[in-house]
Amino acid sequence: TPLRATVLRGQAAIKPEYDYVIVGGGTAGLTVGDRLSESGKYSVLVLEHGKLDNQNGFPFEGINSSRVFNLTSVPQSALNNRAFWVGIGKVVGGGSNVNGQVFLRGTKEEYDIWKQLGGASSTWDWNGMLPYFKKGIYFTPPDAGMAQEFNVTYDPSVWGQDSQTKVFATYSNSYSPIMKLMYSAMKNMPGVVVPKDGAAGTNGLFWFTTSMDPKTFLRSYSRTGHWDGLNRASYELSPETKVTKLTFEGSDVTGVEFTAASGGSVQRVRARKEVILAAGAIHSPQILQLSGIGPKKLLDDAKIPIKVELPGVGSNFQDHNYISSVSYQWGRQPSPPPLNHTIPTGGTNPVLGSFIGLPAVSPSNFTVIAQKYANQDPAAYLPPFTHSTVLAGYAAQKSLWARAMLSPGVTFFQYMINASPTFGSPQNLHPMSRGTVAINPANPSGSMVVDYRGLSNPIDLDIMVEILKFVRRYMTAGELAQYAAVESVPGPAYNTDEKLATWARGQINPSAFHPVGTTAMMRRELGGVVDDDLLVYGVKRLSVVDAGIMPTTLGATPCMTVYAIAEKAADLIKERA
Ligand SMILES: Cc1cc2nc3c(=O)[nH]c(=O)nc-3n(C[C@H](O)[C@H](O)[C@H](O)COP(=O)(O)OP(=O)(O)OC[C@H]3O[C@@H](n4cnc5c(N)ncnc54)[C@H](O)[C@@H]3O)c2cc1C
Repeated sequence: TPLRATVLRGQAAIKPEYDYVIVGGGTAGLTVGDRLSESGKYSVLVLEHGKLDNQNGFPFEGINSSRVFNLTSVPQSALNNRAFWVGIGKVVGGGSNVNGQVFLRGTKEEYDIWKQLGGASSTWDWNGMLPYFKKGIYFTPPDAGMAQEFNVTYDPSVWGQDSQTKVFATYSNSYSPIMKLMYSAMKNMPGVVVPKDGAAGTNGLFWFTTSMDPKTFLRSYSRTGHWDGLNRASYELSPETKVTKLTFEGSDVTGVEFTAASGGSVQRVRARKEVILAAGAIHSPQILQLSGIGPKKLLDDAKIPIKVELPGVGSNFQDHNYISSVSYQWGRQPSPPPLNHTIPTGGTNPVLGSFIGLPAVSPSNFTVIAQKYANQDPAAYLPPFTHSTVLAGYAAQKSLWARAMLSPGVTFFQYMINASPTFGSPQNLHPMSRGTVAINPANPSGSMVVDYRGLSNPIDLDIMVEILKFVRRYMTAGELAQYAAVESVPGPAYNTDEKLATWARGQINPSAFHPVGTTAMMRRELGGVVDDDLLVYGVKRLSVVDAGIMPTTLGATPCMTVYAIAEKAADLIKERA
C-alpha cells in the first residue's frame, strides 16, 4: 500500500480546526494542499465531494458517470435550443482525473491579456507564469528517433525537471506515417508557422505533450502528483464530503459548513488562516453565492442575506466551443511514407495539432471580423440587466480581443491531426459570448443553473464559419488535394457562408469541458471577484484557486495552467502567512 497523508473515513474524523481548509480536492486543490503542507508548519484539510476511487488497491481513473457531476445546461437558444452535458470531475483529482490529458499552454499574448485586466502591479502575465510551469510540471523529451522522424522539437529552457515534481508532461507515441503528410500540408497553409516548442509562448503547428507518466504511460494527475505517496501528519483529505457554505465573523471568513456527500447533518470546521475555494469554475461560485457573496438580484431572489455584493460571481462565464462532426474520406488513399525508425509503444493520446490565429484562419476576412467586433456595443449581447461593473469588464476585454483578433500569436483555432481525416474537431478557443452560472433561486441548494449563452454573440458564428472554410482548404485545396478528399460532413451542398452558418448553429457544442472566468481575477470595478493575490473582494481570509479565476480563455486546454496557477497561489498564500 502506498504511503499516504491521512484519508479521513467519515466526516466525524474531521478535527474542529486547521490552518487551511481547502474546498475541492481536484486539480488545483490537491496541488495547493501539497505545497502548503510540505513544510510541516501548517495543518491542511481538503474536503472533496467525490470519492477517492480505488479498485484492488489501485487508483481508478478516467471518465465514468460515477466520477463526474450529473449536470445539464439550460437549453441554448442560439444553438437551436439544444441543452448540453456540463462535464466536470467529481472525484479526488477532479478534472485532471477524467480529462483528455491534452497538456498545453496558452501563448504569451494570451497570459499578457490577464495582466491588463488585473491591478497595476499584477504579475499574472507570461513572465509571471513561466516559473510556475517549470516548477509544477516535469518534462520528458520525446523519443529521439520519433523526434528526428516527425520533427518533434522542444525548447528545454521553458520546461522544468525538478525531481520533486510528480506531475508529468510526456509525449505520447501516437505517431503514424500518414501524419507526416498531414503535417506537411498544414505547414504549407498560408500563415501557418512551426514554433520550436508550442509551450514556449508562441503558436502554430506542433507536437505537444500529454499528462502522462513517462515510465508507465499511465495518466498523471493531481492525485498521483500531489497526494499518493505523501506521508504527512498535517495533511488530511476527507472524500465524499460536500461543502455547503462559508462561515463568518464580521468580514472574516472563519471556516465552512459541510455534510456527507450523501446528505445528513451539517457540520463545521474552522480555518485559522484561510479558506481556499478550489471547487472549480462551476462550484466555487455556487459556494460563494450560497454564502451571500454574489449578484444582488440573484441573492435577493434566492432570499439569501447579502454578505458582499459582488456582481461578477458567476458572470463572465467562458468555455471553448467546437464541432465534433466535420469529416472527410480520402478519394485516393495516401500511401504511408517509409519510416527510418520504429514507432515505440506507449500512450494513446493525441500529439499533433495546429493552433493558429485568426489572420491565418481567414487571411481574407480577419480584419473585417475584428472590425465588426470592435464596432459592437459591449452591452449588446450580454444578459439583460448586466451590472455596470461586469459590463465595464466586458468592454475592457472587448477592446483587448478586437486587437488580439489581428494577431497571429493569439490562438483562435485548434485542429487536432492524426492519420484519419475524420479526426479534427475544430475548436474556437476564444468565444466572445459570455454566459452565467448561478444557484437556482427556487431551489438554492439544488444543482447550479449553467447557461453557456453559446453563440449569443454572433461574432462566434462568423469565426466558426471561417474555421470551417479553413478546414476545407486544408483538406481539399493544398498539398492534400492530391488525395481527392470528399467532405462527408457537412458536405459540398453547404457551399455558402450562410449555409455553413446554419449548419454550424445546429452542430456547435458550447463547451469543450474547459469552463473558466466565473470568479475572475480582475479589478473590482471590472466585475472581478478576486484580486491579484486571489483574495475575494470584500471579505478577509478567503481565496479562490481554480480554473474560475482565469479572466479569459486561453488558446489551449486549461489543465497545465491550472497547475501553474495553483503553484503560484501556494507561494502567495505562504507569503501572506
Ligand atoms: C471530460 C473532460 C475533458 C477534459 N479534457 C481536458 C484536456 O484534455 N486537457 C486539459 O488541459 N483540460 C481538459 N479538461 C479541463 C481540465 O481538466 C480542467 O480545466 C481542470 O481540471 C480544472 O481544475 P480545477 O482545479 O479548476 O477544478 P477540478 O479539477 O474540477 O476540481 C474541483 C473539485 O472540487 C470538487 N467540488 C465541487 N464542489 C464541491 C463542494 N461543494 N464541496 C467539496 N468539493 C467540491 C469537485 O468534485 C472537484 O473534484 C477536461 C475536463 C473534462 C471534465
